[in-house]
Formats: sequence, C-alpha cells, structure tokens
Amino acid sequence: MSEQLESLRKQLDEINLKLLDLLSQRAALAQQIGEVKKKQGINKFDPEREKNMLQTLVKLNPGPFSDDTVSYLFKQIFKASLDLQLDNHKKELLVSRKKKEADTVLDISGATVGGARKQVIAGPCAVESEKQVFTVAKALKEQGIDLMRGGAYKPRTSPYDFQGLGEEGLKILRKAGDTFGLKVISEIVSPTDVEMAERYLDVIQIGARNMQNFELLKEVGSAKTPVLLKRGLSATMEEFLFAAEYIVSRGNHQVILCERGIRTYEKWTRNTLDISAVPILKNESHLPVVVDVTHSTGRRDILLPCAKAALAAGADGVMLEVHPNPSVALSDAKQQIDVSRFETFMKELRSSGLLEEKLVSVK
Ligand SMILES: O=C(O)C(=O)C[C@]1(C(=O)O)C=C[C@@H](O)C=C1
Repeated sequence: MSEQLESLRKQLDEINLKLLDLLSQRAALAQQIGEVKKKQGINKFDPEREKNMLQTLVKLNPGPFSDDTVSYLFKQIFKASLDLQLDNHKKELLVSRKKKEADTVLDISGATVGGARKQVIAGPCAVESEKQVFTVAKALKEQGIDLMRGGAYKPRTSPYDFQGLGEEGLKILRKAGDTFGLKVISEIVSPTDVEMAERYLDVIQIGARNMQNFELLKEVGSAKTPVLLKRGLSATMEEFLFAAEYIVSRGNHQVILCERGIRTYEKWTRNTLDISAVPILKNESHLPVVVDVTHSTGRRDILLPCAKAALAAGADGVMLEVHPNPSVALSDAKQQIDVSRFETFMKELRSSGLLEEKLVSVK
C-alpha cells in the first residue's frame, strides 16, 4: 500500500472513531429527550423539529456532500434515535418479553394455556340452542378438548344478520360447560356487559372488531376473568400488543393473543393468515398465542394444514368452529365444520405430533 493511501486511511479511521463517539453522545441525548417526552406525554416523533434541523444543516452544508446526501444521512440518524426512544418504551410494556422473560401460563380452572399442553379451542360460531351446543360439547369432550367457544353477542357486518342470543346464550354455554366439564369462552361487545359475563364465562373474548374499543379493554382489564384478545382486522402487531397492554396495565394479566387473519387484497381466503405473527408475538411478548384457523381462512378445506403451520410456528393452540349441521347454521355457514369432519381434523392433527405437549418453551 502506498504511504499516501495508508496515511489517508489512518486519518479516516480516526474520524470514524470521533464520529462514533459523537453519534453515541447524540444517541444518549436523544434517549434522555425520549424520557422527558414520555413524562410530559409528548409524541416521540417530531417531524417539525426534524425539518428545522435539516434546514439548518443544509444551509450550513460546507460540501462536498450534496444537500440531498446530507439530508439523507441525518434522516437516518433521526430515525435511529427515534427507534431508540421507542425501543426503550417497548421494554417498559408489561406485555413485553423484555419486561418478563418467562412464558405466561394461564390456569383456567385447571386448563392451562401457554404451558406444555397445546390447546384446541372449538365450538359453534354462534350459540343457537341448547341442543346445538350440547351436541358440540359432547363431541369436544370425546376428543379430550378443554375449552369450548360459542358466540352469544355477534357483531355482524349486516344489522339484519343474526345478532346472537345474548345472556340467554351465555347461560346455555355455562350449562354445557358444567355438564361436560369444559371451560367456556364467549365474546362480549359492551363494557356494561362485562360484570354479567363474568358470572357465566371462564374466558371473555374481545373480538377483532373491538380490538381497539379502549373502554371495553379497560373494563376487561379490571375484571378477574381471563381474556382472549383477537387481532384487529387491519391491526399491526404493535397495535395488537398495545391493545393487550390496555388490559394487562389495568391489572388483568391473564391475556391470550389470538391471530385471526388480516385484511389483504387476497380473495381466495376470507382473511390472510399472518403466520409470521406467531413467532413474532412469541418473541415480543410472554403472553400465550393461539391461531383462529376458521376466521383467518374462511375455508374448511385448509383448516388442517393451517392448524399444523400455526403449531409448528410456536402457537400455544388453535381455534376453530364446529357446528352439528353447518349448512343450516345461523352464522358463518360456509366455514364451520361438522362433528365428523372435526373428529378427522383432530385425528390428523394428533398424528402430526404437533399437538403433543411441548418439551421446551418457544423463545
Ligand atoms: O429533538 C427531539 O425532540 C428528539 O426527540 C430527538 C430527535 C433527533 O434524534 O434529533 C429524534 C426524534 C424526533 O423525531 C426528532 C428529533
């Protein structure tokens, strides 16, 4: 190497170290600013401030970098500082794995979710009658299922569709649960119904359409009953975790996250099952994660491979809809499976080995 090149590179190396030192000092200051902003409840991202800083820097740019290049470089620095501020914030979330390393295991009157046993949560889309629910409950019990779902309050797209049996539906569920030794899960849509629902349910479900119904989240957060929180139709994972944080921060730590598919342009499935959500949520949070294979796909023919994929990706369980006679179901007739299909589903899922108790927790 020529002496000149060597000397220039040496100077560059020294500047690198000075830049690193300055960047680290800057990052530490940005962190402090982040803390102050948090205390004052100010937004971390401040585009106006970034614009002003860029204007000053461009004005004083001595070259040889172009103004665009200077802007680009500093925007990267601002972005990295903002990420630091937000990352600090993420560490403080109660639902975060950074806050609590060990998996949260829910004990729902003896049935665990998030622990060694992988759960299959099944049941009709809507509670229609005692006979219908009892038929399904019997089939679930025969398959060794612990948890039964069934909708009593149905938030339907059309106001003319079946809206559910309300409290009467919850009573039927409870009766079936007590008769067959199943824990029961059902959705509540109004904060004023939470207290009543706690009398009947083992788990309160917050549906996808209500994931950001903050008053409802706060109410179930103050309740004692475990909560199954579904991901919103277009919710990012960050929004999903913040919704869970609403519940946990109010004192109810028993939350199950449920991936149920997100809205995309794809029409061959009802929603798009975001399988990547499973390992990401498991990494980011200590809360149990289950996958609703019925609502994410809307297709009976792919329930099994999607359930296998969910469990293989680290889900703590899967959820699906079972109806004695899906063709006459009052809701979601096209996607529920009958008892015989359910038995086949369980047989094949079991033989895949994926339902076996997990030996080590997924991290
Ligand atoms: O000055 C602030 O308010 C900061 O939070 C610092 C900073 C920066 O790194 O310059 C970071 C994020 C904001 O969007 C704006 C600026």
